[in-house]
Amino acid sequence: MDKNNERECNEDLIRERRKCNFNIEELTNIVDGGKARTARRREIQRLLINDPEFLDEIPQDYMSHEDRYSNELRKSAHLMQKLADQESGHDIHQDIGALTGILKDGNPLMVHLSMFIPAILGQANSEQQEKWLGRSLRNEIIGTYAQTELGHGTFVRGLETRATYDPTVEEFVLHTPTITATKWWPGGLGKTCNYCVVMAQLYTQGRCYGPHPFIVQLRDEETHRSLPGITLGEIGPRLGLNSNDNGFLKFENHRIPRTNMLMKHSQVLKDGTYVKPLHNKLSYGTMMLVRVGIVGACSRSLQYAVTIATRYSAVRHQSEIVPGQPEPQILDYQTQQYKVIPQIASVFALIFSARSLSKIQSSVTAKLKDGNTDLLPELHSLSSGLKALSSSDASWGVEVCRLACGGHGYLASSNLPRTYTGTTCAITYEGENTVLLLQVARYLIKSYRSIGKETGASSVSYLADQTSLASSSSSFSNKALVQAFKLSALSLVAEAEARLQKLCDMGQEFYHAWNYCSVLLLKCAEAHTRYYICEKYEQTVDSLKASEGVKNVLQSLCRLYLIYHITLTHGDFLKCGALTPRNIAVLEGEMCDLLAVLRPQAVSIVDAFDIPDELLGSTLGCWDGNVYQRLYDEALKSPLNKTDVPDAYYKYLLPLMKSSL
Ligand SMILES: CCCCCCCCCC/C=C\CCCCCCCCCC(=O)SCCNC(=O)CCNC(=O)[C@H](O)C(C)(C)COP(=O)(O)OP(=O)(O)OC[C@H]1O[C@@H](n2cnc3c(N)ncnc32)[C@H](O)[C@@H]1OP(=O)(O)O
Ligand SMILES: Cc1cc2nc3c(=O)[nH]c(=O)nc-3n(C[C@H](O)[C@H](O)[C@H](O)COP(=O)(O)OP(=O)(O)OC[C@H]3O[C@@H](n4cnc5c(N)ncnc54)[C@H](O)[C@@H]3O)c2cc1C
Repeated sequence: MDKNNERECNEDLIRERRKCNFNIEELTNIVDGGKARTARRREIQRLLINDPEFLDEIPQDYMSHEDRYSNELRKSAHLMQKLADQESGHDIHQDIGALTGILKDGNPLMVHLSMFIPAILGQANSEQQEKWLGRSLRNEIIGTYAQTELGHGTFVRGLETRATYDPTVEEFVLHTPTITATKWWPGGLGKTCNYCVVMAQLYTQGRCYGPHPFIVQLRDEETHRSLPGITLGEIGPRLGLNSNDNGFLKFENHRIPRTNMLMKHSQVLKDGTYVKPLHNKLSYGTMMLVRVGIVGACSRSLQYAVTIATRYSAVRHQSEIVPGQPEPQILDYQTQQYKVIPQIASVFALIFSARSLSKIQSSVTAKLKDGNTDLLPELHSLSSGLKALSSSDASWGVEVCRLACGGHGYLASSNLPRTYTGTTCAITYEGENTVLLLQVARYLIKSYRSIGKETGASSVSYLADQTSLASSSSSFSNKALVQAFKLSALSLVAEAEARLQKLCDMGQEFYHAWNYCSVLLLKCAEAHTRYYICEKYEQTVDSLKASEGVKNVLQSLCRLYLIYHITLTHGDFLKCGALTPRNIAVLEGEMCDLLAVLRPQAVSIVDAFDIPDELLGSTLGCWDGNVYQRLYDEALKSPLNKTDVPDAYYKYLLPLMKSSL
């Protein structure tokens, strides 16, 4: 679609775009992380969208379960081949964001890329990397990450799969002792992978040392048949991601060489001696890495949904604001603005915190190379909190966008249902959100109790700052609002700690007291993580070197985000005295003003996300706004429309209708 050709465009969208008061390209560069990254993303996307191999013969929703898998595998394999063929040597992990939308409903190689390769990088020693990394990067072997079992997903220490070392032949014996020990869920495990990283309880010299990673060949490299001692299959249809062939796996005393235990952090020597790691959670490193990646992935899902909802809201007319006047664009309703525009603001919040988290991750990884694990707990807490809030915010945001599109948002062709199912899974996988937030709370309480001791952990240093905020002011800068988030988090942590202590003083065991306070602890973790997001948002926008137009837009979005979240949890701000009821009322009024300020820019801001129509895949969200014709054309693709009278009529309806005669 030629974006300069207004003649092909819906008139409302033309008018919206004429209101733009900032440089769209500049904002696109900020979203991508710089001009060079924008250019690179566009180059990759051009390469993909001009390739007919990525087209589906029929819409995916009309395909059988098997065809859907096969079609996505075809496209995934083509994608890997294509990127490997590029002379510039694209790094698929760096460029993963550019690929969003090209593969639909998950893809069978997703966990190979996002977990199997990272597990080899993070858990294998240099000889092991020599053996498996190149092969997996070249896709000569395809793997997954098999940790979760039928009986245990969250509680990794409770895994039942055993890897028992046999020093006589220097092998591990992998065994699934019970039905609940069956590996269950790993993406690509069902039919695609021939290797996997298995997390199993390590037994050596008669002792259990807890879950450790092992690399295991599952299928013959020539025939792709599953190897003796291994039972494999797919677990059946899911809410979404149905081309991902999530699988099950059982071992029957299956033997692997000792050297298949991934030994970067801990080792089992030939005689069976266990050598422990620098930190006993280093074997959880793959999960932590992916949690960081999920924050960025969630921001991309939300960009897709909000682009669709915003453009549609500009094109759609309904009802009346002024009696007797023409039907307004639904984006003119304040309630519609309240649905859509905070989601735009949320996209930037997630982008900026994902970047900040990535930086922290890089510096922790660098320190780990020197044997320093001091900041691992902080990274675990931050990555857990941000994975949890980004996935729940994005899932809720996508659902709000779907609701904002009324009935048409319920149609598969809007691409909102699939965007939702492809986002909400992140609430559960890679650590269920409640569980991860309780890990954050554990870190907060521990940090609060160690105030005064130097830990070097900057994200919790505020817990030592007991100075309260003057709450009488009626005008709050963004910085002051961020301070209010800080006070709210701090006071929730203090309250939870006091409650825990009181219960313990009354004679309760700590773990019972913990469970008894866990709703409050969850709130602490959410407030702490929200404060982190708000602080990064404010700091990033404040320090941004940008033109006035772009800066103004981002400042308004940041302020909207701060106020929106204050109003959602205003009780916490009132309770701790960070804000008064009067302050909240003033902020609520200001939020409506901000919606009005941002409303004329909304279409241009989502245009800056720069998502090509071919990847957006939505009848409602296309650049040209030609919504109704697209909806009609898509409807005609329904197989039921192949005939005027379907066979089922003669089989079932006709007999029913005639039975009473
Ligand atoms: C070229 C390659 C480049 C590489 C780039 C890769 C980029 C990847 C990008 C990806 C992008 C997008 C991804 C989108 C697709 C993703 C697809 C993913 C599919 C889903 C896969 C899965 O779901 S895999 C399975 C995941 N499972 C889980 O997450 C299980 C959750 N449970 C746990 O993590 C743990 O059980 C627990 C943390 C909840 C508890 O653990 P445990 O019982 O062992 O803990 P304890 O109670 O004994 O102790 C708690 C103490 O341990 C500390 N702790 C816990 N975890 C860690 C950690 N990871 N690091 C550091 N410390 C940790 C915790 O703080 C406690 O400490 P103390 O309080 O001091 O005791
Ligand atoms: C789409 C998808 C893809 C997946 N891909 C993979 C994969 O590739 N590899 C892999 O190994 N796994 C994978 N998984 C599994 C996933 O990691 C687990 O489902 C996830 O970790 C949650 O574990 P669970 O299913 O055991 O939930 P449960 O832990 O049984 O959770 C059920 C409920 O119990 C609560 N709960 C559990 N423990 C606690 C606690 N300590 N405190 C308070 N509440 C608690 C939870 O909050 C939740 O409400 C995938 C899952 C999905 C949905």
